[in-house]
Amino acid sequence: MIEVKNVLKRFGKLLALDNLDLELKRGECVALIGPNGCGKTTLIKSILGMVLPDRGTITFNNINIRDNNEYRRHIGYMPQIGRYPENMSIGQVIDMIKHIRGEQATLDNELYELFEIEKLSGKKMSALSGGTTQKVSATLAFLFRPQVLILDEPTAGLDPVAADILKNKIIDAKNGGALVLITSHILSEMEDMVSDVVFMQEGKLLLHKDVDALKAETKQDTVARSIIHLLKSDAQ
Ligand SMILES: Nc1ncnc2c1ncn2[C@@H]1O[C@H](COP(=O)(O)OP(=O)(O)OP(=O)(O)O)[C@@H](O)[C@H]1O
Repeated sequence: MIEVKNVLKRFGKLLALDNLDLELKRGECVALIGPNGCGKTTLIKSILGMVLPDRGTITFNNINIRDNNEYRRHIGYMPQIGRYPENMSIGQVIDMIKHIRGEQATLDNELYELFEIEKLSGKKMSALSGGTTQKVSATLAFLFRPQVLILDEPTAGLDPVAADILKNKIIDAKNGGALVLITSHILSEMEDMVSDVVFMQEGKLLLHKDVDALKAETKQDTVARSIIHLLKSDAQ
């Protein structure tokens, strides 16, 4: 569904993505993990067309994304920090985005309802807490029932109840056949959600494995312990 081939991206002298290859398929929930600054957000933004790689190709359903903007309609994106027009209310932002998309298809209002956004819809974006902004971002990411969800630290700043609602929503999307790409530094949190793990370091892809293979190979019973096991054995 998404194929990243030999992608290289420099920011000045810094090599943020170093000849990266990655294939992502429908129905997978992929944990994209790695230390701060290893290139996770740069990779996500390259897939979204927000960062232009210096070299390499990215295809979405076999079409090079450079030749086609249309693919973006199929992706729901939840950024690490959502930025919205400060003077608009939540309700105005949601209406504006619905208007821009102009879609007739039935919307997925589940998060809107579970996060009780209606009650807050008159609040200005500038007055929102970080957690409420995250709830708005999550609601928008799922609203148009996208085939692909790209979620950058989705539960950061959410209270435990909201984080649980979002986790269940992610599991439902995966079970419904969507491709979910998710970054988080809290490995334990991804345990029930992910089917595959992609580990990056210094712009390179070090590992791409499904969780059962990963656990079997490392003889560990959780994703978190498997990754820690790998990191420790790498350091020795
Ligand atoms: N627009 C930019 N201009 C210059 N350098 C950048 C830019 N965006 C990212 N970088 C650099 O590229 C490297 C990779 O950054 P990136 O945000 O992709 O890392 P990350 O893995 O998402 O980190 P984190 O876990 O902290 O979110 C970092 O060294 C970062 O400082």
